[in-house]
Amino acid sequence: MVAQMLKSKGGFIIAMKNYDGDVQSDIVAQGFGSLGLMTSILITPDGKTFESEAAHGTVTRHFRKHQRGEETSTNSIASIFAWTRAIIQRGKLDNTDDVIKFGNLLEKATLDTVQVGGKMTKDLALMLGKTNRSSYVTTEEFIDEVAKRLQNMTLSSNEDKKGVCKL
Ligand SMILES: NC(=O)C1=CN([C@@H]2O[C@H](COP(=O)(O)OP(=O)(O)OC[C@H]3O[C@@H](n4cnc5c(N)ncnc54)[C@H](OP(=O)(O)O)[C@@H]3O)[C@@H](O)[C@H]2O)C=CC1
Ligand SMILES: O=C(O)CCC(=O)C(=O)O
Repeated sequence: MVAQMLKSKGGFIIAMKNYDGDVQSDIVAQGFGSLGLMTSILITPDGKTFESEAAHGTVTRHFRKHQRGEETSTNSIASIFAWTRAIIQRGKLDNTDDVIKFGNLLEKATLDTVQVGGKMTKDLALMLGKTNRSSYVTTEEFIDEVAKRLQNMTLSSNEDKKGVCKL
């Protein structure tokens, strides 16, 4: 079943028991690039109770490197999306459009950092066959790049709003 999931382009849902879902989703995430790309969401049928988290663990091996003062390659995309999905859900529950827009903007800033800016952590660079040190950024550098992009997007969206007000 995992092999089929890895070969396919998705578009289906599989119900699994806890252990199977845990192990198989990790394999699929790694098969598509990195555990650092997978966010997990739990939602009750009434949509009111919601939990989102990065599906990977505490990445202890990287934390030990950080403690030794070495640079780390932890990809924060899954954690960022855990936050954005929670922020967007909060916005939906409260009917606060600006909160939803902020969540969407941060997701776009994160994806654009990789897809447009070509900035990525080592896990993704290796997947592209790039091994040179210059082809990837550290955990902190990646977050800085996302923050910069988000700030630029927020500024230009505020400019747009000003334009609308002037009209
Ligand atoms: N959802 C949960 O609550 C989970 C909790 N855990 C807990 O986390 C702790 C550590 O577990 P462990 O087995 O090391 O599993 P982890 O998922 O924390 O890490 C396993 C390996 O996967 C790669 N990896 C995971 N996340 C990322 C990321 N964001 N960016 C880049 N690479 C990543 C790293 O590989 P490499 O070292 O090759 O770079 C890492 O060493 C344990 O206490 C475990 O019980 C584990 C899994 C899920
Ligand atoms: O502790 C583990 O190894 C797995 C835990 C896990 O994946 C989870 O809590 O979702």
